[in-house]
Amino acid sequence: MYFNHYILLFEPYCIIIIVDLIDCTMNISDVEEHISQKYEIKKRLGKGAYGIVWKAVDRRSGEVVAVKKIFDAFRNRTDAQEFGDHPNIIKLLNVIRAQNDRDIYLVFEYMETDLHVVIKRGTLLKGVHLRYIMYQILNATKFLHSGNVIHRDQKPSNVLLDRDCQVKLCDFGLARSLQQIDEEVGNPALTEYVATRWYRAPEILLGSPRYTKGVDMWSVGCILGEMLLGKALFPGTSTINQVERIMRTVPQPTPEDIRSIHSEYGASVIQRMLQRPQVSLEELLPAEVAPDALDLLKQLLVFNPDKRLSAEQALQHHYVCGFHNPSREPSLAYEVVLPVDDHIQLSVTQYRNKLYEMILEKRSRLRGTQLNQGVGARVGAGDQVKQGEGLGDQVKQGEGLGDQVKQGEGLGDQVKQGEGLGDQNQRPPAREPRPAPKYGRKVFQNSANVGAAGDPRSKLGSYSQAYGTISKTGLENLLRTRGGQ
Ligand SMILES: Nc1ncnc2c1ncn2[C@@H]1O[C@H](COP(=O)(O)OP(=O)(O)OP(=O)(O)O)[C@@H](O)[C@H]1O
Repeated sequence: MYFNHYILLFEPYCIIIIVDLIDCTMNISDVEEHISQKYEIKKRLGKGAYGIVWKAVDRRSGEVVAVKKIFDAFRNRTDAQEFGDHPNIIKLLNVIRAQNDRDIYLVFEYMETDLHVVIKRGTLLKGVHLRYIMYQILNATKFLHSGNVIHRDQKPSNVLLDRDCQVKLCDFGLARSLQQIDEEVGNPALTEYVATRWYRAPEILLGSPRYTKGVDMWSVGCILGEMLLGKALFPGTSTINQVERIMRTVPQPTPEDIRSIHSEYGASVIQRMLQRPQVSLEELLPAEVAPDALDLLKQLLVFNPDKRLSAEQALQHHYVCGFHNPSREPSLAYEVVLPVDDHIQLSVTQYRNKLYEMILEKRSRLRGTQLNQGVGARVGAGDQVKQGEGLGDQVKQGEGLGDQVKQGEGLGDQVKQGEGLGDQNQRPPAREPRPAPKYGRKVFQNSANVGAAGDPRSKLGSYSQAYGTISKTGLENLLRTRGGQ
């Protein structure tokens, strides 16, 4: 009896353990032998829309790394773009192709946790941490924007953190240069890109063809709001609900603001939404939020993308002034463009070969870079950050706010204690699949994107959800059915 009871008592746990073991075995077996020969896989950290991430140890150097396997990398955009070296941007250490010629493994420096996990814990972040984290996000964003690159998917789970509150921005899966975005206009499957809904700028939700750096500044505002509130500021349940939540809270746009986003149907949607009761940011946030935090938030969460603070301007805001130091805020000295020329028509095989060439080239360059320890050689101003005292040093030197971050108030041990990155419970809804990248328009026509992005005609309510942008017909239907609500 006792034995039975024992089994019964532990049965659920046994099942969980068995399931975990199966899961673990399956996941580890996803790593091929040529990878596990180089990297000892420790545990799975999590799974994103296009791949799995493991914590691993480089068998040769002993360095702890994050190995990300991207499935069907040639169909889905990879994270392998290189943006130069910056202390707040995750470093790509290696790129290895899979034996099946379709997947690739990206090896990144390892970070202990991410901002989503830390916010969820609720008690870890003090005011000074928020300022320091915000400063670093802005610093990384300024760097990307200076090279005309838009990240397009900034959200707390893409802000990796360590115990010293050091930030590294990751997941550049959607990053594009402005030049490339210009070329994409006219290809709706690419233009109506998807990023996690809660952090998406209103102009994107409203189908604007205009992409500006303001898209990232909106997401950065949402991240700040989430840190201040302890949960997502605009947790929209659908694209339309997302717009509703935003319009309920941000100051009413002027007709000129609405015109500025060039959304065909934005004006009518917004007019209807403005009739609803307003809830200001002050009302949404706890009363104890610092006035300068609120002020920065209000200058980021502005409807008109041209009126949002730029990253460079935001770095001068009072909220982050304790950390601001222009000599440690490098810019890219060149414009980033993906190395595959879009105008050259390549077959799939040619494209793959080209990508392999790039990977091999990158590998040898990375090896050279590691040998020289000269990371950031291409970046110019980045060198100053590397050679001088990093931001962390400033924090260590007991300079005002930074001092508090160090004095036992860091995320420290709490980050260690099983606060694994893999915990994806209560994450924002997974990003809808990304549209396939533009390898060369003639090779992959629009129809090729449908499979990757889901059926664009699939509807949730009256709205097309496939690309996270309100469809015109869906909208017209809604306006008709809702009448004057
Ligand atoms: N360099 C890294 N070091 C440690 N953990 C990482 C690293 N890169 C990613 N992770 C973690 O691995 C998990 C999966 O990351 P991934 O970027 O694939 O997906 P995601 O950002 O959660 O979702 P999506 O890619 O769909 O937006 C996340 O928990 C993330 O924090």
